[in-house]
Amino acid sequence: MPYPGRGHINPMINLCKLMSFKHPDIVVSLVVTEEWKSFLSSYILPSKIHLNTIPNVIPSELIRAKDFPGFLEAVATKMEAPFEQLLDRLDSPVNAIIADTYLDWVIGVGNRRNIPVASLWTMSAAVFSILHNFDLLVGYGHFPISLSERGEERVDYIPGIPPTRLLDFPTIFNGTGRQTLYKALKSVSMVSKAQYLLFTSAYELEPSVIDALKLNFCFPLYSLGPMVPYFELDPNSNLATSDDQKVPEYLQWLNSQQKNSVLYVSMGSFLSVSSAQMDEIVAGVINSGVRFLWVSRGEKGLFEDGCGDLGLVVPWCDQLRVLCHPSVGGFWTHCGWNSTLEAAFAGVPMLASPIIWDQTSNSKKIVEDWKIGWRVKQGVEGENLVTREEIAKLVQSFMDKENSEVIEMREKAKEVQEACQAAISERGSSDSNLDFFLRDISQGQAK
Ligand SMILES: O=c1ccn([C@@H]2O[C@H](COP(=O)(O)OP(=O)(O)O[C@H]3O[C@H](CO)[C@@H](O)[C@H](O)[C@H]3O)[C@@H](O)[C@H]2O)c(=O)[nH]1
Repeated sequence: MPYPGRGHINPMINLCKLMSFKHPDIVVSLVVTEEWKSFLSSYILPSKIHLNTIPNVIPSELIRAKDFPGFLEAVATKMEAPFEQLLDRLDSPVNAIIADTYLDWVIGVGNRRNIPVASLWTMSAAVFSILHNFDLLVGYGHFPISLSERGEERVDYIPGIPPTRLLDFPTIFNGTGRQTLYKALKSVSMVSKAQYLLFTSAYELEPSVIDALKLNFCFPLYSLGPMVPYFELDPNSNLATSDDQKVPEYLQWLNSQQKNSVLYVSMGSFLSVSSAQMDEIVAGVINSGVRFLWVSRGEKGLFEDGCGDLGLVVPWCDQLRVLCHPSVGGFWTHCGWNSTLEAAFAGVPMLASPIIWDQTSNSKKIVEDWKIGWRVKQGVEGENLVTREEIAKLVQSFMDKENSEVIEMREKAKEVQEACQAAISERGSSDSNLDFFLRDISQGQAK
């Protein structure tokens, strides 16, 4: 049962597919709303993954951004009854439920029915830990605070997390973000009543925070990532599930570009930056003279003057395939956790331009901890616009293959890529954790 949002459904589908590939006998029922079923119509799922639906009891995905608190309220209160009715209708008994951590009511359903629940956290383990240790922030006087006065102060007492500026904490700790904070804290605190905690991260990417968290729970924590669709990259692999033989135009375009020369730009699937800032970004990237592939969801008027001869603008692309293409040398990203994992897997350095929520913390991890990216903006989000001139200069240096800082960053990105490969390789940490998890749930082992 994924949370109804692209950044949550994608990793849940990847997990379902991996489970199915590992154990073809396991039947997986993936539960989405009718509306999400229609969005997923082009996905090809292995035959043992059944797409089950509940009615559209929540506001449409197409308008949810207009009233986000209302959307969250509906997700918290309207989905449980139809989910239970669906459980009653399923043909075979359920061994375990895997549910997004934000759908915390599923834990109550599982406990009432004596079905173990695995809570799937689709953000970084660090962000989980920050929420889990919220009381420490309050105790040390770091909540509530004014970011403009104290944003540069570093928090160094959250177990396993390197010293972090308050500016780099998830945005829900401040301003209007606080509307969401208490819901998130409740969901994270409910995890202690589940039977497993699953991460889409990999142990190698966040070892100290995962080790520290393990001491807080009396049940298994399994990191299974990077939970990105790497198993679909090789069209000849028996794990590939796409039957689309046609090479999309953007991949053909990438084929004709030089190695590491293209900047891939994508700002996520949901919330976007202000239109004034977007205008600066577009002009800055075009003026930089660097070749680019840009995913734009038709933001109004953005490319009405065209994008010059250097770039290609598409409404959607197969992101992991793009990031793994040898011509792509950089990724301008909003730092959604899936995009971050995909770039880490592909070994592509990032220009970090976080917008909201966990993206600020992910940006810190990319730039300071992994050292595989640069920040587009240093200060408080929303303060001043980054100008087109600043952006053009930044993009030029970031894509400059001769620049020694860039050379070093590319080497680091390769190391991170190797760590991801190690995690998913046979008997690697994530591969073994998935085996342990499947063994546990097939033996009905709850704790
Ligand atoms: O053209 C595109 C653009 C995006 N994607 C995919 O869409 C997903 C986007 O996920 P993510 O990068 O995590 O961004 P959001 O959709 O914005 O993710 C939401 O969910 C994430 C996981 O909880 C959070 O980290 C983010 O802050 C939150 O905005 C990724 O798998 C991308 O590969 C494509 O396949 N093609």
